[in-house]
Amino acid sequence: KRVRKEPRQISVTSSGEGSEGGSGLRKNPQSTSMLHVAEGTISNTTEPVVCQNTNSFPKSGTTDHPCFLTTLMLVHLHAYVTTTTGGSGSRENTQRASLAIEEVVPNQPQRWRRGPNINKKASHILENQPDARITLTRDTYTNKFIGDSTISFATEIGIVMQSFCQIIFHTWEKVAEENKEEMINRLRENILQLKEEECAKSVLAGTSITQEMEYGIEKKVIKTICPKHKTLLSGWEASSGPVMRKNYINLLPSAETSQSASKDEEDMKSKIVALEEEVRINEEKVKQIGKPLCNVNDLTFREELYVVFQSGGNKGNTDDVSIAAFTFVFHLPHLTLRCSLQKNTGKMVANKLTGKTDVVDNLTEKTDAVDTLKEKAVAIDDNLSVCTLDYDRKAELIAFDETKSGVKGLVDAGITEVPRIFRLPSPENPNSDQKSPPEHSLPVINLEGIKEDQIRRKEVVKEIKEALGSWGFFQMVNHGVPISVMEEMKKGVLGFFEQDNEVKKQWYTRDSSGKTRVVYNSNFDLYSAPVTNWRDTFLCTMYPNPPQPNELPPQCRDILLEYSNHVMKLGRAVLELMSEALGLDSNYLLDLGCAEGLSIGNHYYPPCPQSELTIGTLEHADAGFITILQQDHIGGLKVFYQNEWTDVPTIPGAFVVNAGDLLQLVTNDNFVSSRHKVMANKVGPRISMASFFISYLTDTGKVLGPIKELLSEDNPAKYRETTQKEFSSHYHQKGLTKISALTHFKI
Ligand SMILES: O=C(O)CCC(=O)C(=O)O
Ligand SMILES: [Fe+2]
Repeated sequence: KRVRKEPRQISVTSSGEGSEGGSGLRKNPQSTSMLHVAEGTISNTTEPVVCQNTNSFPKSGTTDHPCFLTTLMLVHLHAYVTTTTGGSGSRENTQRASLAIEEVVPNQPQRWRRGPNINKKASHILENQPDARITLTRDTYTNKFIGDSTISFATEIGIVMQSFCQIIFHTWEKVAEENKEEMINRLRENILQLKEEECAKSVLAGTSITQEMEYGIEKKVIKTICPKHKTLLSGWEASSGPVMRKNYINLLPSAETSQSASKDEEDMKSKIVALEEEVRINEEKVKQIGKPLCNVNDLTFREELYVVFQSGGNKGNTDDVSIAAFTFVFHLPHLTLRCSLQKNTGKMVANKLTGKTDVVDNLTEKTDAVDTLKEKAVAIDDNLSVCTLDYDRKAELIAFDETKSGVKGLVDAGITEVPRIFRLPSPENPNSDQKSPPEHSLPVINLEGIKEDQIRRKEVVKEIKEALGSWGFFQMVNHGVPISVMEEMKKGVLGFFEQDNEVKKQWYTRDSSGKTRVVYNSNFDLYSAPVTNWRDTFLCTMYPNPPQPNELPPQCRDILLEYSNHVMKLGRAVLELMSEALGLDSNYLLDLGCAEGLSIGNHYYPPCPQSELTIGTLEHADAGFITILQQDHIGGLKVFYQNEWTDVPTIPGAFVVNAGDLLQLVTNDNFVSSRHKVMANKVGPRISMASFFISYLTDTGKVLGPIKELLSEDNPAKYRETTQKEFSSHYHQKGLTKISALTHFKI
């Protein structure tokens, strides 16, 4: 079972030939490439992971060489995010990411991976194949090493690394002195080693080496690292940008001092001065932009939004001096999603500086795209949680289904442990999100007097408008349905579930095509859901074609018919109030067909011996127009509001009302269908009756789309047209997940 592990603390240990202790670095005996400087064994004592940088490192390259720094970072298990000036930024470079993963499969050609799956793939490979290597390589298309910037390169690596170890992001200034020194020494040693090897070759070839030749070789070696530069110092400049440049005092200038001062060097020095000035100016600009660009030290890597900013970029192109990028990183239980929004912001930054455009706003406008991607990723992730299990989930689901006795059957049989099909994937246990009591409480609306008293009616309409526009939920009291009817209904539902199991089994079915009026089973989405809910349900379709009494279970036959009449009446009244809340004719939503269909889902949540391990109902939004829910006194229903799970308190005699996806669609988001879930509970059973206003079997023949009267030029339609039937079949196929069925209909 591949469940995301908590980041491991990894220590770097020295190993292998040539190891000199302490450094954790190992020289590759087969190759003389300096790049093996970064090779090291990373282990947490039990699960060794080899990170090896092979000679696919640049032999020639561009001036962008954060790879050196990054390589060393890997060794030290730090990723450095820096704000840089200069360096990459050219258009071609921004096209491709530069990180690839080499998958080493014995007796097979090497396979290379790049692209969005990289993080998932990386963690998978690293977790499952101790010999796997992460290889940093040039992109074959652009032949460039760098993706879009030094920052994203470092971030990219950081993210991959983060899948299996803890990463500390900080800036060069905060690197421990001893590490700095080691990194610098290591670079120098490697350059010198390569130089010696080159010299040795010449000697072997019978050439005697003059000092001048030696300098030449040294320069050449450095050039293999940084083709445009000739000294160790300039090598560092090229490889690590101004952050290193600022620290050049730390560099031991052995290569440099071994050269005679040349014009080149003078030029270089003046360039450095000019660049430093540029850095200073850019830093000023960054300050002026005013937004905290992000404090890298505060990043925690869980659902973290990075705002990185690269000033500088294409030198000589004054319009194109900056790149702003938002990188969203979402760590889901099985995969990591990274979405970047990037922009060449040369002009925008300039405008921002003169107060005309807000770079940040400009980019955040696009975050919808990220939301959509995230939803997709969550869906994939949910599936992964099923397909990466180490047990035969399908077989266990079938076995459970074949008992036809539901969750109640398990509890009746005396189980003391929750079977694994019901277990939530760790660590995302929704039961563990017990927070401090939320400051919000769900509105309770009193419907008394709304027919007679117009002032009261207006007040109620306003309350409904507010509640559905924000919570998507409210409770209502004095709604006119007699308490006795509600109590009878509860008894009838309990009567159904608690009847003789052999008789009840006869109602058990997975055929929801309308063949039977009552669909009783456990988890309508049993075979597609990532986690089985701790509940059983029987769903009765009451409208548009009311059932014959003999189609209904005897325990609740009469009361179901009576109850559904009351609920239909109440639903119609509520839909009238909602129409008014939208500024429309009272009949508007009724005319649209919102009350044509009604199905009642009667749920039974048995007491659960390990309630913290499972869930009563996974988070979801309802499909229909509205849901009118009656719950008993046990509680456990929660609604997601303002980023918090808030309890829906039990109020005797009250109904909970919530907007479903179809209402959100026709109101073009004026009313929202909020996600909700039900916790499993040690006590119980809990009974609830959810009356869904939707016609999911019979097509009403009405095309539904955002209501024209609610649209304007500034507020265009957000959803495409559909029908109740199309929508519900999409919903049904998707099953209960946190992904909204609405995504599919978004324009
Ligand atoms: O049982 C509950 O309280 C809620 C059930 C629910 O959300 C549903 O059936 O859609
Ligand atoms: Fe629901």
